Amino acid sequence: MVMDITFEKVGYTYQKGSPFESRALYDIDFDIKQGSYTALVGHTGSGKSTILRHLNALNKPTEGKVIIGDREIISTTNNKNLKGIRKKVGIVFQFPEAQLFEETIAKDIAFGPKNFGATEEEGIEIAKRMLPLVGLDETYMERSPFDLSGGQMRRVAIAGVLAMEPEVLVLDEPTAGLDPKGRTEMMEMFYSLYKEQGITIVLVTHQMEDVANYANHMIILENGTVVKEGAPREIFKDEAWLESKQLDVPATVSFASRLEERIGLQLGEIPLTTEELADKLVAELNRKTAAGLNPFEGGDAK
Ligand SMILES: Nc1ncnc2c1ncn2[C@@H]1O[C@H](COP(=O)(O)OP(=O)(O)OP(=O)(O)O)[C@@H](O)[C@H]1O
Repeated sequence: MVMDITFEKVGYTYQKGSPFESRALYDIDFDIKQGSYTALVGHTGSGKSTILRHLNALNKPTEGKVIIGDREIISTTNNKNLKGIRKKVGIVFQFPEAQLFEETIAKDIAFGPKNFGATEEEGIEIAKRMLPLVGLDETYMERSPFDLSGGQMRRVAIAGVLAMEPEVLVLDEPTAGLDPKGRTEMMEMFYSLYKEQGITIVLVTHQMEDVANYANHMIILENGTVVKEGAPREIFKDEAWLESKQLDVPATVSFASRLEERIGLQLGEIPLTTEELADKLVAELNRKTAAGLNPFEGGDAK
């Protein structure tokens, strides 16, 4: 079964029907394809967390429908029988390390599978398999999660979500509060889960650099609506639009366009990563030099 997630005209109102009702989502349409790496971006209050809770039916749309694999969720869908969805779509909420509670790391990781009927031995096997996926080894099994650094605790919590063997992994600002090295390591870890395990990733983030480096699909929200959806390379082309929405432009993109502006370098498709930028820059400088042109002068001047 294909595990795409589709939103069709989804609206959501908190505390609907009460005097405190507040509308969070309007008419949302989008598609998250199996095997994609989607970034969900928008300013605070734009509706990212509300959408995220629809991705595994923790919230049901008050209007429209959410299709998760072969299941359709509408406002009246019964809460029973949603367990299968929760298993297939794993959500790592913000600061997931706060949810650790068992006395050993192995027990914490095996908690979910045991709830779903795994035996003690199966739980141990699962924990052993999950640790390397999050960059830890077997020596952690019997240790207390509370003796670890914040970043390591977060890895254990993520291993607990992975232990359910989700097909889709939803990450709500997973690098918040980590130092720069920890952030990069964690982002690389998710990227290898996507590349090597084939897990679909949905990343909620404020970091455009992470979108440029890792995502291949992007959804931008504003005041509860989708204002743009598509490939990051296409969306980042329009710097003026991003600036008008007070969204950051990734450093590689703005550096490439400054080079084009100042010395007329033609870098073609916008570069998303520093490697891509370096490759394009070297190729263009070589081209101009080989043609006997001054690489530091505008256009194709000699
Ligand atoms: N439990 C709630 N009850 C009522 N309104 C809520 C509730 N949770 C969120 N909202 C409202 O819904 C809208 C969307 O909030 P949401 O948390 O989805 O935004 P967000 O993009 O995730 O923001 P952030 O980046 O700050 O996490 C906001 O106007 C918010 O005030």
